[in-house]
Amino acid sequence: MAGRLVIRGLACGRGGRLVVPPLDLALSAGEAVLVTGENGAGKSTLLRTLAGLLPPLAGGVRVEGLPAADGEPARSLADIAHYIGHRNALKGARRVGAELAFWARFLGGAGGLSPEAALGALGLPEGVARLRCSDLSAGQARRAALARLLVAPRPLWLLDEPTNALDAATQARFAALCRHHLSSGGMILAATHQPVDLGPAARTLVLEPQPAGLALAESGEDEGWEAIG
Ligand SMILES: Nc1ncnc2c1ncn2[C@@H]1O[C@H](COP(=O)(O)OP(=O)(O)OP(=O)(O)O)[C@@H](O)[C@H]1O
Repeated sequence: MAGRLVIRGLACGRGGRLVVPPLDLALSAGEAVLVTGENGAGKSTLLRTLAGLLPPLAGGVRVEGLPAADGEPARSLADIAHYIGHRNALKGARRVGAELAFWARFLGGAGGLSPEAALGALGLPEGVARLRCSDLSAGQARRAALARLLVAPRPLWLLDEPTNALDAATQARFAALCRHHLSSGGMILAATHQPVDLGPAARTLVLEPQPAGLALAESGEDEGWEAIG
């Protein structure tokens, strides 16, 4: 994988209020950014905006030199990103293996691991694939959600508190998977309160909470930037 993600003047809001003031950030193949900041600083808001779940207040993102799952040049983050939010997005009534197979089909692309292999990479024994998602422990469910990253290869991982509920050994295992993703040319933007060792290619972005009622100054320089989503 090669390519670049360029975020320019991206401002994010919640409930009509500015939460993340205009932000410039470039991420090249093999690089990671750890987004930190106190509770309420806007980490989830930034990731949800990048994932296309919230409309940006201003600015945008350009994807350069990356193919979408169908091999065509990617035009938006939706073509190249995985998003793992606070919630695991696992259908309770479905078996874990079937759920991961669904995500592999839904996200498309070739070259992903089988559900069993992906679960194994997160340290879950083979039998877990046959359990219903609703029967998993909190840490098992988080691992199953993270296994999505491996069944459908995508260059950009947007991760919101990915190691929540994981035991120490699994946190280290997941950090190693992240470093492998980066060394294969992937990119990671991860919000976290816990230290995650993503290696030397990781930078830190600290978000500061914004005062309530802050307005966004107009820049009028958004031409040529792709809409997010
Ligand atoms: N649905 C919502 N409607 C209105 N405001 C919201 C909503 N969700 C979050 N906010 C506000 O947006 C701001 C940023 O919240 P966000 O969840 O992005 O912070 P965070 O940095 O991820 O916090 P944490 O570390 O607690 O997960 C907070 O002030 C919060 O109150």
